[in-house]
Amino acid sequence: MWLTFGLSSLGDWLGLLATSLFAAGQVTGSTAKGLAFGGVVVARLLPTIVLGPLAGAFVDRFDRRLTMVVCDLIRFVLFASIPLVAVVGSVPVAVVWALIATFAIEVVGMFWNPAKEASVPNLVPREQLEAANQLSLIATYGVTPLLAVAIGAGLNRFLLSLVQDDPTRLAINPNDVALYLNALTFLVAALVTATIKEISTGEGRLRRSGPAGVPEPSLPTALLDGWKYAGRTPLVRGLVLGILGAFAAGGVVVGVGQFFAVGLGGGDATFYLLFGALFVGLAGGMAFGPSLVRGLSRRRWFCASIGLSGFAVAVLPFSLHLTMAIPLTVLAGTGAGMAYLAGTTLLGAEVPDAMRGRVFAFVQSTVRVVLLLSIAVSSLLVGIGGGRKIPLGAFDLDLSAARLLLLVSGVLAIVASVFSFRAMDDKPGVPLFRDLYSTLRGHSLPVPGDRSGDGLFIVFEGGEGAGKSTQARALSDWLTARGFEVVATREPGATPLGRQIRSLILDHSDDAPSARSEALLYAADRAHHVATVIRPALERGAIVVCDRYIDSSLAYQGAGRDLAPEDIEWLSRWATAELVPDLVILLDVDPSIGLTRVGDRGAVDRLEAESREFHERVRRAFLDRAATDPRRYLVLDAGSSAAMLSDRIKVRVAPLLKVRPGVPDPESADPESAAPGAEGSDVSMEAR
Ligand SMILES: Nc1ncnc2c1ncn2[C@@H]1O[C@H](COP(=O)(O)OP(=O)(O)OP(=O)(O)O)[C@@H](O)[C@H]1O
Ligand SMILES: Cc1cn([C@H]2C[C@H](O)[C@@H](COP(=O)(O)O)O2)c(=O)[nH]c1=O
Repeated sequence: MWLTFGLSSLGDWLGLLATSLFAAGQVTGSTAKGLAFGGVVVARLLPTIVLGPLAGAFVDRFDRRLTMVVCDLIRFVLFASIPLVAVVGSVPVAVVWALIATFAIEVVGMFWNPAKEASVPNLVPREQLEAANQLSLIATYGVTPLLAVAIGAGLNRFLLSLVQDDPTRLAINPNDVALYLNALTFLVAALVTATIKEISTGEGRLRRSGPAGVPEPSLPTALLDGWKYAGRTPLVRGLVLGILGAFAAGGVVVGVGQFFAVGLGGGDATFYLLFGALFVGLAGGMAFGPSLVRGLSRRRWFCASIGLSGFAVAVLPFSLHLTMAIPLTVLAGTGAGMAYLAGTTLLGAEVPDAMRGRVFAFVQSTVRVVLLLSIAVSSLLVGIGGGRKIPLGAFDLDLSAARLLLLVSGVLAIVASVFSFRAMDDKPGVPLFRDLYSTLRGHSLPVPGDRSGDGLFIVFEGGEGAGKSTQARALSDWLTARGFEVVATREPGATPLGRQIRSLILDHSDDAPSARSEALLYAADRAHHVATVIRPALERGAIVVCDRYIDSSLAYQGAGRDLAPEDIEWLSRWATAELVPDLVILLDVDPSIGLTRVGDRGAVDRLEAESREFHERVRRAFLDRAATDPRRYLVLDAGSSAAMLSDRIKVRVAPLLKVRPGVPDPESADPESAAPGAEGSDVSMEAR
């Protein structure tokens, strides 16, 4: 599948190079060659502006697989027709046809691209979307352009070698061969795409067979809906703004690159070096960015990447020498590559399928327009602006319009990143730079609960029969004995409403809830529990000790039931209005031990009766979750004795307790509670 998409991308790049060279090759004189070459490039960009948005609305309404297959077939015919027309027609006809065909190819690409982008999220599980986008973007912007150049040059060399390097003896022009080869890539892509049935799925197609009597919106209405959606959704607004800012800055770098290279004392070779550095950074950002930032919120990563790119572009004009300009250019490319990957993944994951085609088309077309404009305007301004040199000892500082433009565009990209951040940040209250620093060291900072009052929220988590109730009771008794107000509670079923929900979920019944309704029922119980029991208690300053919370949903519904963990996390965050525990005590137990303990207790409920594999997945998910934030988790081996576990827990909880008037200091009051040698530890795995 990725090979097919890559093949179409290769066709795209090879096609642009081959057609531009073909058009330039048909005429003589540098002005005519330049016009023919430039004409092809303009012909490739023009349809985007006119047709891009319409194509998105089309893609959301029609079968995406069919759209992609038809597009590839049309491109096959068009590319093959370019050299064929040259064989039968005159030179002007061949050039005009090359322009018309190129225009038509771009129009077709306008439909293929959003169809592909909108299909990817339906083809891979959500958690693999980023990796899939990574592969696709590296193929599109890293491998295939280079491959296109290599194939073009290699073909030329190969054909010339057949005629002892005498071009006049060539029976066929190498560019013609490249075009035929290119046409073939589209034919193969069409045939393979036709076999990938999953591309057709998605709400866009399902909607057509949706509720009877609901009329389908017309194309203009669908288009308008797409724009309205982009305008009123903060995430999409932030993404579009950020992407445009980054591309505008990138356009300026390209537009002023040649003048900047001259300012650095170089020439064309310096320009190519800078250009190459930008692409090295781009590919590096896409390839290594995700493993660098790991757990960082993807929204924050996106904004920070644009900020990084803007910063590098803003500092670039202060380069005195190429050795300084190259690393900065790589950095600018790295930021842009990471931003593009994060932006594409966010759009794929968070924009509903029915809207995705339009949103992708909207982003792609505005990006192209902004890129084109920024290249054109900056190269014009830099030509008009000129510059002068200021002697600085060993170096001359070139104070030119090129440097000024770089500075301005870098600053603009930083401003765009700030606006994007404001529009889409999903961790309000958590300082960005601290979060970044913490993430680079291994774990991102948790979102603090919106808490008034100074209570303490402690949660026990773990598999069946791990001993959560036993330990929660022991801790509550210990705290109560020390004069604290303790609210001992549990999920599901701590409230009258919750008890009804608990029986709906856990009782054996012929009408057992489906995975999604089960997740919603747990979330409903939690929302009510937090609103009516936990939050009021915390506001009073009480200590809440809760048997199970959000992590149970992530482990049982996310890993056990195989629902997307991001969905469960979002649902839980929404249900609790972001209330995060101060401490999570995870009692880790082998499911066979826990389930035996539970079985000894009597009849098992619906979830306890799930398979051994289910409970193994649950256990792993709990441990994975704890590993992301070791400071907030205490992981204990629940195979140890209850008394030993209890001691460990007291040692961990004691430093969190606030000394109140009339309440004995918990750290000094109960010497028998503290296990020797374990005080104050931030340990992530104890009692093993
Ligand atoms: N550390 C321990 N070692 C051995 N048995 C234990 C230990 N802790 C608890 N038990 C026993 O295991 C059984 C289950 O304990 P408990 O109800 O506390 O577990 P739980 O994790 O709350 O179970 P559930 O998943 O059903 O909520 C009880 O019979 C309890 O006495
Ligand atoms: C909160 C929560 C719980 N579960 C599961 C886990 C257990 O099998 C039961 C609760 O039983 P317990 O004896 O009270 O521990 O429900 C879940 O699947 N998802 C959740 O969010």
